[in-house]
Amino acid sequence: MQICRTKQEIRALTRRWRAEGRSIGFAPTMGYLHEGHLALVRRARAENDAVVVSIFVNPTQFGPNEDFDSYPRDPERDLLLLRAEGADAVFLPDAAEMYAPHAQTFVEAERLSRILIGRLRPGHFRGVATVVTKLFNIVAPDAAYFGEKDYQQLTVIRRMVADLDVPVRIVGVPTVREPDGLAMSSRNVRLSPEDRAAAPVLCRALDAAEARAARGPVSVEALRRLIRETLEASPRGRDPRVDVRAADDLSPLRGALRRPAVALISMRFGDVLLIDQRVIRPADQENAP
Ligand SMILES: Nc1ncnc2c1ncn2[C@@H]1O[C@H](COP(=O)(O)OP(=O)(O)OP(=O)(O)O)[C@@H](O)[C@H]1O
Ligand SMILES: CC(C)(CO)[C@@H](O)C(=O)[O-]
Ligand code: BAL
Repeated sequence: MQICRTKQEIRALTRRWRAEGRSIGFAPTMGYLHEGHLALVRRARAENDAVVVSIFVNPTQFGPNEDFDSYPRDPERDLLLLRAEGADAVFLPDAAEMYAPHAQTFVEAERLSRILIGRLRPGHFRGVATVVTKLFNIVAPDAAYFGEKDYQQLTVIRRMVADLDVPVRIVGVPTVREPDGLAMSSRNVRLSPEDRAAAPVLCRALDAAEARAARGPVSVEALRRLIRETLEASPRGRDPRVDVRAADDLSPLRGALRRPAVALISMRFGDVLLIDQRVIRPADQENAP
């Protein structure tokens, strides 16, 4: 496994692979890897001749009062895990390598980046779209793998790639969960034992909404209410946010659930913001092909 710390090194490597006719799968991450990240790497491994993973805690997607400094990091362990998964190269730049000192060009999916998590974290999706564009330009992969857990991020990246004709196939990978249902996240290690015990309420609220929709006709408002009530019953989480939107483009939905929707939720436990998501189909589409 090659470890590249400069753009020049990783560019030279992927250029050589392309010249040899090898397809390249790419999984961008912020490190502190868990089974969710490894699911991206395995999918990339299964679908491509060569696999590149990046590890970069991107400062520009964190707000001034967010957890950039306390974001968990363990690059040595990450490299061991990636070697075991058969990754071919890891791109591990530092911030000075990634960003020119006076950068003033940004990528932003305007409407999508201002709703939901974008309202809680102003500037976040501009930081994500910009760094992902840079990473795509540096690595030039055929396909890139992103977790459905960060559903709004995945939607922003699909939009950006379509709008700017970026020649990369975007693949969404289902959320990997702990045995009690909590979506795996690097930030879970920062939960207190009490908050960790309470956090699966996010998944339970989504299970309840999915089960309700499977039983028969239901309105989007009723689903939203059911999720909110489940979250509000939690003794520990704060500031629950719930939305149910069109699964393909996150446009608002009202009235009867007639098309696939996605429930997007977030809640704070201590100073940790947890998110989760579930695609919910109307009952008559449950068994559709
Ligand atoms: N549980 C998961 N299942 C599948 N993919 C995941 C999971 N968690 C993260 N990913 C994906 O891994 C990629 C890198 O995410 P990142 O490094 O931010 O990890 P994270 O665990 O989501 O961290 P955070 O605590 O910031 O949410 C993203 O595409 C993300 O959606
Ligand atoms: C896509 C990403 C690596 C960009 O920094 C990050 O937002 C993440 O880890 O999901
Ligand atoms: N997993 C999304 C990256 C972030 O929370 O900043």
